[in-house]
Amino acid sequence: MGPIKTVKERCRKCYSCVRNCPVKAIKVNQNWAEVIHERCIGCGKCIRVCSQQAKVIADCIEETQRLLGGQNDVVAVLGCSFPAFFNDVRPGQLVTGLKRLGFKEVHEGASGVELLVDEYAGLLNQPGDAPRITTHCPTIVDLIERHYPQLLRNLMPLVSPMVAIGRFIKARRGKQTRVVYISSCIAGKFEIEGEQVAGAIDTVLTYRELGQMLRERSFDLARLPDSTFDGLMPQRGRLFPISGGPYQAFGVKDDFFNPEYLATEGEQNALEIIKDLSARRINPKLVDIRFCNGGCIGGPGKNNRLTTFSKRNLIHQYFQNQEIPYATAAHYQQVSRSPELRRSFSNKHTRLELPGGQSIRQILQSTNKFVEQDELDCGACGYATCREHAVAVYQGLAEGAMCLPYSLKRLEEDRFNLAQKYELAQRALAQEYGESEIVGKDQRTLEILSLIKQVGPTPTTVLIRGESGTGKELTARAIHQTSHRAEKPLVAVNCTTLTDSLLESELFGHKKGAFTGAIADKKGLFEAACGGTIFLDEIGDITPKLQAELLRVLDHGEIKPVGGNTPIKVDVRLIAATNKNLERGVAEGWFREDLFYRLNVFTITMPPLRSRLESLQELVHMFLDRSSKRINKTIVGIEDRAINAMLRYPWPGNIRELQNIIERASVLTQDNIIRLENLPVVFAELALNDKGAALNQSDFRGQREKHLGHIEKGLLKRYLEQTGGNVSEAARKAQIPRRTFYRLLDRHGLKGGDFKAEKR
Ligand SMILES: Nc1ncnc2c1ncn2[C@@H]1O[C@H](COP(=O)(O)OP(=O)(O)OP(=O)(O)O)[C@@H](O)[C@H]1O
Repeated sequence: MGPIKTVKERCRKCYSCVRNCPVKAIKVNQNWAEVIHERCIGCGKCIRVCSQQAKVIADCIEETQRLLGGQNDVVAVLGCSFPAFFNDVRPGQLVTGLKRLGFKEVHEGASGVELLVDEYAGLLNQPGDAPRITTHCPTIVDLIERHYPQLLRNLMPLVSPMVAIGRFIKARRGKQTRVVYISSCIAGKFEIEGEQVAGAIDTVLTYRELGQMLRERSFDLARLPDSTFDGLMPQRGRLFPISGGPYQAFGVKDDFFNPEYLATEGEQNALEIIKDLSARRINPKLVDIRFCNGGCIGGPGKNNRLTTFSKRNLIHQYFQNQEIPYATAAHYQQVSRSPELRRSFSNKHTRLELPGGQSIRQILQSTNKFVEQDELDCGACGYATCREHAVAVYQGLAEGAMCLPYSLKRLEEDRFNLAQKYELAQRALAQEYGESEIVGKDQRTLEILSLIKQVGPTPTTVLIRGESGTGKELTARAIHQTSHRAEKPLVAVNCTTLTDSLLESELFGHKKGAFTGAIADKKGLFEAACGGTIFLDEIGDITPKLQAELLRVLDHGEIKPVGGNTPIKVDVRLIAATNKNLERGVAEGWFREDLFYRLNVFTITMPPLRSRLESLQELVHMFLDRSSKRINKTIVGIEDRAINAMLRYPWPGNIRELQNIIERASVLTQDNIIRLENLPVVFAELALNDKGAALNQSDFRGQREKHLGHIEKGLLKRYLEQTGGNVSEAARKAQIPRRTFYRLLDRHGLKGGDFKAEKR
C-alpha cells in the first residue's frame, strides 16, 4: 500500500491528477482515479492538484501515537527544512512541544547529513567516468528505480541523511529505540519501507501531521519554554534543504560555471536532467537532483503560507543563529564506529506492454477517431495526445470514456434518443388516456361523470373501486384534470409491479447508503408529484409497513425516505384504486382499518361493462377510431352480427378487453369492416345461440339475463377444457384477472380439478 490514497467518494473524475502526474501512475477505473503504487514516485503532485482533496497522504499520526504509548523510547528527528515551517516559534519551543507529546529525545536531521560527509568525499575521489547522482531525494531514487533503470549505476550507493541518522540513533541507544522522522517530504514514507533501509526509521510524519498532533493536545508552542536538542549539533548540514545546500553540506566545491557539478530542483528540471543523463547528452561528474521546487523546503507535506524565497531566507537565518539550545546526550558524544551508510538500488521498473498499430487504431475508432483530423489532441483526458490516451487504454490505465469530445457526443446522442423515447412514451400515453374522455351515456356512466365533477376541484382523497379494466385509472385522470392541480403532474403507480422494498423507495425515496446500491440520495414519487396528484393503483396489495407510511402521508402530509430520519412535507392529493374487497381485508386483518377509513372518504365504484351495455356501441366506435389511427388503417364500420354477439358476451375483462378485441379485429379485417369472424371464436358461438333474432331495446334486458349465466358458464368450461383445468392459465387466456376467474368459477360451481384430463 502506497503513501498516497484516494478517498473514492470525493473523486469527481476530472482527470487533473492524470494530467499532472509526471510518470502516469494514475489509473482510472469506472468510479475513481487511483494511484498505482508500483509506478508512483511519491512526489505528491496529485495531492496538490486535486481540487476535491480526494488524494490524501497516508496518515501516520495513529502509528506515531501507538509508538509513543508503547514500552520503548521514541526519538523525534526534525527534518532539515523545519525552520522554514515552524518559523513563528523558537526551535527550543518546538523541542518542548515534541517532548510534551512524549518524545524522549529530539534531533536535527541536519546532523544525519553530516554523517555522510566522509562517504561523499570518498566516493567522489574514486576514479570513474559515469556521472554520479545523489541519492538523498527519495522521489529521484524512485524515479530512477521505477522509470529510468538505465541510470541505476549512476546512483551514489549511499543511504539518505534520514536513514543515516535513524541508524546512528539506534546504534547508540539500542535497536529497541523507535525513531520518528518529521519533514515536509512524503516520499520518505515510501522510502522507509524499502528492504535495503528497513528498520532505520519507524515512521515518517509530515509537518502538517505534527501540527495536527500539537493542536489536538491544545499545545500553543509560542507559550512554551525552551528545551534543548539532544543529538549532535550540526553545522553546514543545516543548509542542506535549500538550493545548492547539499554541496555546501557535503563540502563539495561547486562552481556556477563548472559543468562538472550540477545541482537542480523542481519537477521540470529534474525530469529534463534525468532525460539528458539517460540519453548521455551531458556528462557531469556529480549531479544533485531534488524533485521539489526549491529543494526540501518545497515538499508537499507542508503548509503553503510562505514563498520558496522567504523559506530559503529562514534557513539561512537559522544557519546563522548562535542560540539554538543544545545538550547533546552523553551516549552521542562517545567516539565509536559509524553505522553502515552504504546501500544498493534495484530495478523496479514494470514494463507495460505496448500496443501494436492495429490495437491503437481499434481503440481510436472506439472513441470516434477514424481519420487523423479526428485526433484533436485536446488533452482533456489527461494525456497529451489521443494516441497516448489510446496506449493508456490498452495498458488498462485509462478508459475510452475519458475522451471529452467523445463523451460529449455520446451524451448528446443519448439525450436525443431519450428525448425521442420520451416523445414516443408521451404519445402512447396520450393514445391510451390523453385523447379519451370518458365515453358512455348509460345511467351509471353519467353518475360517475357527475361524481368526478363534484369531487375533482376539492382536495378530498378518492377511492375508486371496480373490476379490472373498468376505467379506474381513466377516472383518476379525469379527477386530476378537473382539479386545481391539473397543471401539476399526475403520477400513476401500480403497486403490484414492484417488490415491496422497491415500492417503498420508489414512493418515498431513499437516503444514500440506505441499502446496497443506494449510491446517492434519491427523491421518491411523492416528491415528484409535489403540487399534483398521485394515483396508487391496486392499493389493496401493499404491505402493512407501507400502509403505515401512507397513513403518515394522509394524516400529516409528510413522507420519510428509506434510511432517513427527517420527515419531508409533501403537498400531494391521493387517489387510490383497488379491485379488492377492502372491508374483508379489514375483517381478516390484512388491511389497516384506520387507513381504510382515511381512504374511503369519497368512493367511486366503477360498474362492470356487462352492466352498462347500452354504451357498448358508442365505446366500440370510439375504439375503432382509435385503432384506425394506431394501426394506420381506415376502418369504416362493424357488422351488426358482431355487435349483437358482443352484447351477449359477459366481458370479464371489461372495457380494456373490449378495446383489445377491437384492436385485434382491426388488424385482422381484410376489407376495413369488422366482421364477426374477426372476433375471438367465442363471439361466433354466441351469435349461433342468437338464432339471428334482432334485439330490440325493450327485450334486451330479459334476453341478456336469460342467456348470460349459460354463456358465462359455457365459456369458463371451454377455457378450463383448453388448459386441462389450470385456472391461472385459463384466466390468462381469457385475459381476465385470476381472482375474477375464481369468483366466476365459484358462481357457477365449477372447479379446475374437474377438467384435469381434458387438456388438448
Ligand atoms: N368509459 C370509458 N370511456 C373510454 N375509454 C375507457 C372507458 N373506460 C375505460 N376506458 C379505457 O379502457 C382502458 C382500461 O381502463 P383503465 O386502465 O382506466 O382501467 P382500470 O380499471 O384502471 O384497470 P386495472 O384495474 O386493470 O388497472 C383504458 O385504455 C381506458 O382508456
